[in-house]
Amino acid sequence: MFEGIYVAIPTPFKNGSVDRGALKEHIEFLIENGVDGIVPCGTTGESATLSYEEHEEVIALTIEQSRGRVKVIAGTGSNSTREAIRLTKFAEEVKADGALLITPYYNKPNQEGLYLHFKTVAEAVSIPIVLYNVPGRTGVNMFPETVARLSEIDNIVAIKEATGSTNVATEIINLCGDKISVLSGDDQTFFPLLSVGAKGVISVTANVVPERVVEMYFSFKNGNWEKASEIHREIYPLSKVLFIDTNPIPVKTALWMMGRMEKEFRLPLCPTTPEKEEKIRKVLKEYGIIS
Ligand SMILES: O=C(O)C1=N[C@H](C(=O)O)C[C@H](O)C1
Repeated sequence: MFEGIYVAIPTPFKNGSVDRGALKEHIEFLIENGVDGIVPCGTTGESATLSYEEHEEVIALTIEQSRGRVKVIAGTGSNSTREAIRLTKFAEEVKADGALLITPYYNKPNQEGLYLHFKTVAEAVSIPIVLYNVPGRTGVNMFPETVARLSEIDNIVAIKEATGSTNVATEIINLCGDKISVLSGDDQTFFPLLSVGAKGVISVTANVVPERVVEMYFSFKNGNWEKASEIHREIYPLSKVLFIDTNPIPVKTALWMMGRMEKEFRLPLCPTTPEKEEKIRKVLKEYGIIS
């Protein structure tokens, strides 16, 4: 049910608060450029440092601004099952199309704990759930066999796969078939994962060049693989520079250079170094995104 280009959006801040105007304008920009959905309050949305109130504010505002034109998958994960249920229930109440739930971080559950965590959340709601496996951030890896067990639960419909491995994606697809859609959790692996059967991406790069990511996906879907591969290689250096520092620092810096939002972060995230900022500027200039 979730296919295509979903954009993990940063949360714009101004003087310490959520910049509602910049958030609305950024959502409009993405919708105008043909994306299929928006993902507020993911890692990119600095969900780790949003208060409960802000978390709810950003999700509700994204849904309100999208007005049914694109799908909204709200980040509602936590390393506490109770807290994840609370956030996911809120997303369901305000009619998000789906909820993105990261594997619990820091407390490092085993495979049975991961299974029980997602099963317990899924059974407490009826909203479609997207699992999120990103061992590089969480310190815990959910195995394809655990994903296969979870795919038997009706409202677990997709996984954002961010191990960066086509083998892992292939194993999940082989084990789960149509019960779950694999979405690439990383721009650089999007094209390779499409080739093994992934259905879309939760993208950071699409914040900056939504139309190119959309075109790459449609070229692939329409069987023009050469064109898709060409666009993949074209946007690769941009995707790379957007991870030159911890996400979302570079993408927020790029969007600031494009005049879309302030370059404001919540500690412990902070601005990148002047050298890295220059590299981001150089790449944006090379793409003709800024002059
Ligand atoms: O916010 C997200 O969702 C994403 N976060 C990832 C990360 O920072 O690890 C990157 C991904 O493409 C989207």
